[in-house]
Amino acid sequence: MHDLVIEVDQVSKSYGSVRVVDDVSLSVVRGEFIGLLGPNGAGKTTLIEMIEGLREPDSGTVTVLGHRPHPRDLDLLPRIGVQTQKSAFFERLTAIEHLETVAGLYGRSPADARRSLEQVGLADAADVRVTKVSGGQRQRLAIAAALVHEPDVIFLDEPTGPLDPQARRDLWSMLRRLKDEGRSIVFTTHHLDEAEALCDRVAILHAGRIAALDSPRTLISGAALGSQIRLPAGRMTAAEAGALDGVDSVSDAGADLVLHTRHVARVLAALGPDLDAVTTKGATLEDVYLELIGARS
Ligand SMILES: Nc1ncnc2c1ncn2[C@@H]1O[C@H](COP(=O)(O)OP(=O)(O)OP(=O)(O)O)[C@@H](O)[C@H]1O
Repeated sequence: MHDLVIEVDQVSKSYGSVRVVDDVSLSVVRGEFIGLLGPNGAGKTTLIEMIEGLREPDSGTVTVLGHRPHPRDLDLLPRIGVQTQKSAFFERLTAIEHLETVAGLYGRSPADARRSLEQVGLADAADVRVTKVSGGQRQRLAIAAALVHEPDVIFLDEPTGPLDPQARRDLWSMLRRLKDEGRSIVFTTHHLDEAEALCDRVAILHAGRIAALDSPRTLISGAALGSQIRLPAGRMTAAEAGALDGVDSVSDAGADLVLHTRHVARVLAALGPDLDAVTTKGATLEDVYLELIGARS
């Protein structure tokens, strides 16, 4: 029996006459990592903020760890960690003092503050004033503040937006460790590679509704988008490539010809033994996303 941690049941929210979250239902079990994806304005932040208890749904119910998150539930707060897109800081403090203050609010010790600072790779910036840290460090500090009290459920709204590639990968490793500890994570992202690498399931939102909800692998295989085989443009003409066994279509990518196919092995066999500089690429979550959102726009 799975441990249900979050249950969103037929939740809707409008701003004025515009319904930005429209009849969304979603559940999250213990230890699950869920990604909320969707174009700008799809309703991801509004949805995650309703689950966090920062906004009240117009209709429908949200339950987190058996509690209603809105209005504020003091028993629930120590069990959830929240990083919002615009985080608040104690501006006059250093990074470690900021975290020690947040830790204190949760009845936690300075050792917890130090642990979460190290967890996000910010130990070197411990004594830097919050106003002086870089954009990426500020983001990591916001994430550290969400983790300082070791919450069971972690909400992160575009956590990797301002991070450089190495910091992004470091955060991925940290999030995987948190998941391995049995914590549940709900996050929003525009990085489809990140959602594919991290998430057990993703919800793709479009105009406030869930357009797809499943594991990245299931979404990719279900979409049957096929694969791409690239070969140097001088190797053959587009017409010749299009006539190969198994090729569905051909596109010109400048230095390469791109062969689209659902039968990679057949096309490779038809290309013969010389596969120098030939590369293949299966469909990704980004391909599924673009297909889905493109079809609905
Ligand atoms: N407080 C508010 N008052 C009025 N409209 C709002 C408010 N907050 C958000 N909106 C609007 O609601 C819609 C959904 O916004 P939301 O921030 O939830 O989307 P999102 O998917 O998180 O977008 P993004 O990827 O750009 O962060 C947008 O059209 C936005 O302009």
